[in-house]
Amino acid sequence: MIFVNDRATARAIEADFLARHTEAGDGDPDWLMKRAAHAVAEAVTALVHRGDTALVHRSPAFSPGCVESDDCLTLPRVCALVGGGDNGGDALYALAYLAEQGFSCSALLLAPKSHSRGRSVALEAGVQILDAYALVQEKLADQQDPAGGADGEQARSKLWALTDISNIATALEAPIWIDGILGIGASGELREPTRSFIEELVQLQQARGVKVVAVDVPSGQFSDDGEVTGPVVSATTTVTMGLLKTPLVLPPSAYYTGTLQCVPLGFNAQESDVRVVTDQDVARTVIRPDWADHKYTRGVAGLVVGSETYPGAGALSCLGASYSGVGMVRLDAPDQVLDLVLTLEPGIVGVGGRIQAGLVGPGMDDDTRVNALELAKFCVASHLPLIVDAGALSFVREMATVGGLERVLLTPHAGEAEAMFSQWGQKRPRWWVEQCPVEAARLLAKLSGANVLLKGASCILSTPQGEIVIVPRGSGWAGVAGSGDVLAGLLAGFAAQWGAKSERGSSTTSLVEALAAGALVHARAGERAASKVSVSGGPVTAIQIAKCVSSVIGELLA
Ligand SMILES: NC(=O)C1=CN([C@@H]2O[C@H](COP(=O)(O)OP(=O)(O)OC[C@H]3O[C@@H](n4cnc5c(N)ncnc54)[C@H](O)[C@@H]3O)[C@@H](O)[C@H]2O)[C@@H](O)CC1
Repeated sequence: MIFVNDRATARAIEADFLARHTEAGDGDPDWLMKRAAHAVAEAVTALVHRGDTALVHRSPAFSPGCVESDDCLTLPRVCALVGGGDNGGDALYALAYLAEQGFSCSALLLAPKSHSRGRSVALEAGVQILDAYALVQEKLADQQDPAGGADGEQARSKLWALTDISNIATALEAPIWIDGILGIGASGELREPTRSFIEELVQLQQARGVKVVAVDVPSGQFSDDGEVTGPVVSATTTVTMGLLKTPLVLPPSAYYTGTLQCVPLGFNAQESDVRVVTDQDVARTVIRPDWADHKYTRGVAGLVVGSETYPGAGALSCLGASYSGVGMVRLDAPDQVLDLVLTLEPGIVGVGGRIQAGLVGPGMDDDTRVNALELAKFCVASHLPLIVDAGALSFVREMATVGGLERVLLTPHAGEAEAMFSQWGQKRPRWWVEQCPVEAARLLAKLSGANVLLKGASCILSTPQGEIVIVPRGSGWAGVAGSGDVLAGLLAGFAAQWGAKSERGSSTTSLVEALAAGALVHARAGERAASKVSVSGGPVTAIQIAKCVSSVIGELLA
């Protein structure tokens, strides 16, 4: 697990680190900034090397011995958007490095002041510096003064248009931008003219498909809880400094991050209640069988899934559980479901017996509800881990009558979360859950007393105490019918392995960490299934995702 800090904490950690390492830069106050800037410049060159559209220019810098010819074009132009803080300083130094490599670079200064040493170094390296803020102010002064008051303010914001000024418009034609407008020093609502600048730049970027390397965090208006409340620049790559910040990993602001790279700068995040699950957590959870292991020591998952109405959901959950690494999957389901399951995976057992974790909900109908509730109550009363999905989310309060739900995981998507809130008399519409998923997951976990995995592009796991684990986003192609059934089965498999390890005292993870690891495997399996279709991904079905689970786990254990 990796700890993640809010922006103010991250800023304090950086400042403290710098204060304690004053000698490190041999008197250069910008030594750390220069390291950060190097990483940003490398991210830009990586975009070029990747051969992204419109960037496939070659130059002597990349083809040693190559001379100027028709085959050997110039490197793409890079434009940095430079704010008034150190984030803008990073961008200016990064441009200087790129200019030294042969890139033609422009810096648009978007605030009344900018990092003076970074600016001088960039200028010396041949970067074109455009004081966009001053140019826009000059343009404004030339215009007739608009009326005062709120209307006047609105009229002024239109006049702040950057692209009205021809040399700024030309600089913005660059196919790659570096976003250094705002870093972790930004707070509160965006002030003008920064807000207008960002709004215009976002529109331009989307219309032209500009690739953006964001410095530390994409610029815009979002909260530390991931809520997006204003315009935000959408990065292709975000190069973050030293440690992960919450808006980079918490959805929906995390969706503006693009590929996230964290540059080690010598300091780490401090312990916090937000963490990100990693590949190592998968390796710590899955039982790697040795000579003494057999099917019972590797965990047994008990499933009440599928019905005559929904046989497929049951089958997909069984496959998810079977491929998770457990020793055995027991299934209680109508004959029609059992027959289907056995044709897909004959190893599944249709007889009851000892289990280490349970799953109820996928494919449940009115006829299977009684058995599902019985298994759920058995798990709760016996303190066994239990996954509660789909239809079974409706009887959470009933389950709670037999015991505490601290070993229960509820797995709603936003629509199911809305329905669940009403069980506690709370009106929380789906749009709110989607807009504030972290708050929604925390609240639902607190109300229910169970752990909650709120499903979305990135899944958010909250404990009743409000601790959050983020499961990084997988492939969008994995959002298909049945994918959630596979996930539920996989989670039951991971819970059973955690249960088996705990019984023999060898578990090194908490149940929550084990469950988050299961969700990570599902995200990875979705990516793998999509990448088998084509290198850039393609349509997949739930069974294809399930079939990738084994190989994903195998590789993470290697
Ligand atoms: N402190 C350090 O040692 C290091 C800092 N680094 C960089 O420095 C950044 C932090 O620098 P700063 O603390 O200068 O902060 P920022 O660069 O994030 O921004 C501060 C600027 O934004 C403006 N601003 C703040 N809130 C605003 C709002 N709501 N609307 C409009 N403008 C607003 C301020 O007036 C100020 O000009 C990091 O994100 C990172 O990029 C890196 O160079 C690594 C080393």
